[in-house]
Amino acid sequence: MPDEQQPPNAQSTIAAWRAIDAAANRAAEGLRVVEDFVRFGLDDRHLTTLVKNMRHDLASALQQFSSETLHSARDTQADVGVTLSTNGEQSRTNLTQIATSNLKRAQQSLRTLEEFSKLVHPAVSAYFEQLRYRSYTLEKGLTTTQANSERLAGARLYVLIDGCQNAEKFSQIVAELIAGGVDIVQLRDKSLDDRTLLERARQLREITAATSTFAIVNDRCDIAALADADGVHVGQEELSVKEARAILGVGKLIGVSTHSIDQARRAVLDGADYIGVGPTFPSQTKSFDQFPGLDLVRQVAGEIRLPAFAIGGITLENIGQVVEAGLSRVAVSGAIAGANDPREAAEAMRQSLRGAN
Ligand SMILES: Cc1ncc(COP(=O)(O)OP(=O)(O)O)c(N)n1
Ligand SMILES: Cc1ncsc1CCOP(=O)(O)O
Ligand SMILES: [Mg+2]
Repeated sequence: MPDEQQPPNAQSTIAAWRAIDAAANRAAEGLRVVEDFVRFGLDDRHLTTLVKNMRHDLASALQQFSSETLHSARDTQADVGVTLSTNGEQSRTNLTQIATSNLKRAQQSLRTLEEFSKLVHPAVSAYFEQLRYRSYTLEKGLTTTQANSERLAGARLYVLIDGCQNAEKFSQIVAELIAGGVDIVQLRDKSLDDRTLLERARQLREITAATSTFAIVNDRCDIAALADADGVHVGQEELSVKEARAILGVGKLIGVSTHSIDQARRAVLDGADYIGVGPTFPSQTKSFDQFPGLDLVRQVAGEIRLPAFAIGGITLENIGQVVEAGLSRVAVSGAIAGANDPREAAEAMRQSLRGAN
């Protein structure tokens, strides 16, 4: 009979149960630390719910094992690993490091659970594998939320402009927006030919390069890449985050439009760097049949910490309602780009976002 068909001997079985017992504790502990990070560190209700559900599902899978068997196999005093620790385990310099190292610890433990349970309780192994994959998705949402909360911490006012009548006028408005305190400028022009669009994108890149204002291209990853823009903004029917990332590479910003809380949650787990949330109010720039409105702004503000920009018909008159609904970031076109004095309009809007959380 080949080796793999022989049942494990008693010694192997005890070793497997000991490994499972230790990994079960490590996985649960690791997930608890991650949950406390997303809850108290990020204050993110969506990610907190995901980790809590994972902990719950882990506990259910572990219930398939008899606790009597686990405890009888346990022999902490004789465990040669108890007193071994690396320098890395002892040093933690920030909250993110605590979260990521504990998530890794949970993932490794899930792998141990998956492998060793194949020996003593094969039916349950696949649950651990599923949990491990869920943890990878969670890791993506957690790390992009944390990184972009920092990277876009100061980004409040986002303005969408078209390519203007000519290059000179375009340069002029970009310069005025920067002077007015605009944090992100998006080139959104659906009618320019590709060569002119690329020219404008390059202009935007050049003018913003020495400033803290980000340059984003709407829809077109190819143009964004060629112009070396800071990123691209994609809608629900356009390239996915994964596809946009494949073109632009890591480090570039990928924004996603969201029109429901489910789309917003999905965008977080897909690894979007920020989301657009709307349409909030009727817009002169684009027409819509449906308005998730301030209800969606409230929902997103209540559970998501990835930078979120309310968009659609936002003006100096109604921006206070957006802030009151919980978002302190807005994306605006008409009320600023169409104003007689875009710089002044931007300054006024920037001012009304200043005190907001
Ligand atoms: C910041 C921001 N949010 C939302 C949108 C809208 O994108 P999309 O839904 O793809 O629609 P178009 O802009 O392509 O017409 C955006 N552009 N920017
Ligand atoms: C592109 C887009 N997507 C949702 S609203 C909108 C237009 C935003 O422009 P405005 O601020 O003029 O309503
Ligand atoms: Mg689009």
